[in-house]
Amino acid sequence: MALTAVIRVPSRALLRPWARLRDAALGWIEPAGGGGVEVSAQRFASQKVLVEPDPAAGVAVMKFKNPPVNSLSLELLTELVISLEKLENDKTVRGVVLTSDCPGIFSAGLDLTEMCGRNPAHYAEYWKAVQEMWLRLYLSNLVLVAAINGASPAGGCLIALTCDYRVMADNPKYCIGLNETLLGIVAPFWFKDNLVNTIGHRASERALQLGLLFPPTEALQVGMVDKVVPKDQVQSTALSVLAQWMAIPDHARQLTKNMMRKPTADRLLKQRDADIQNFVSFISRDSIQKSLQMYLEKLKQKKG
Ligand SMILES: CCCCC/C=C/CCC/C=C/CC(=O)SCCNC(=O)CCNC(=O)[C@H](O)C(C)(C)COP(=O)(O)OP(=O)(O)OC[C@H]1O[C@@H](n2cnc3c(N)ncnc32)[C@H](O)[C@@H]1OP(=O)(O)O
Repeated sequence: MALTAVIRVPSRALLRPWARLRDAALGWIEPAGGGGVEVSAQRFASQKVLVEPDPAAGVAVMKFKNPPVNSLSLELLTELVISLEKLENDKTVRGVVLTSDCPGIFSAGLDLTEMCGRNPAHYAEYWKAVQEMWLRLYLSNLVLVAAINGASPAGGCLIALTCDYRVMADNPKYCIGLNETLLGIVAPFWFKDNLVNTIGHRASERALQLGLLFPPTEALQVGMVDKVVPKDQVQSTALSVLAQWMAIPDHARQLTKNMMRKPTADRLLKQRDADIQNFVSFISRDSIQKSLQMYLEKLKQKKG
């Protein structure tokens, strides 16, 4: 990956403690005596989220890299939020393409191993990170375009739904949807709200109850994605769409986006703690743990 942009990062001594943790997560190193440090964009490439900035175009490509299936582990979620925050603060970037570095998979959704056989404190921490990811993406001031270059179930679909536009590869093996009911779990209300805002109430009701996973042409028909193109054109198409959206003055577009999305985000913001408590008590139930274990087993057996 050839990256040349230079990013100015303030001295760690001036940053709050969480920022030091962030630096460590992103692998930024400050030289001894440091009074601020220039890091190349290559350093910006953290382990699970790769960011390729193109300052001349005012865009960046963010690639999820958590093989084999880009499951949304706590680590990936943390890196995603940090990387997004950094891009939001970078005046040279106005739009981002979200895509995957794992062949054939956009994201397998929430990491089932984070929701199985752990303790309530872990479930609470994990759910807070999932909420944070959604809120940051959904309310982002940047233009976000999803380049869906593989399967995108559940949480993977949610990430795509937070974007302003979705381009999907035309491979019929790639499916997208909120399939939670197939796992014996329930899509949280804010997943549902995001879907309803995208495809409407009736289509959402059907898709959510049946846990439908749509192949690309059906996803296009129902409005879950906006464009279907051959796989090798997904990223270039997403970049072209980004350029079209970026032709609109930022302030007007951002205020409009906020006007459309804030009420939905506010529903979660008003009850974040209660939502975490709901999740923890739901996911801790024996019956739910059994369903998830069985689902994981089925995934593993599929291979053998
Ligand atoms: C009433 C009030 C309710 C309140 C709130 C309650 C809420 C609960 C809601 C929680 C919301 C959850 C949303 C989610 O995102 S749940 C996750 C759903 N994801 C899926 O169903 C996808 C499962 N995976 C697949 O279908 C396939 O893996 C695939 C993505 C299509 C890729 O297929 P393939 O390439 O054939 O790869 P494998 O299937 O062989 O998988 C390789 C490897 O990865 C493991 N794995 C797959 N998915 C996950 C995952 N999501 N998390 C963790 N691990 C995963 C799989 O087990 C294999 O592992 P091994 O190599 O060890 O066998």
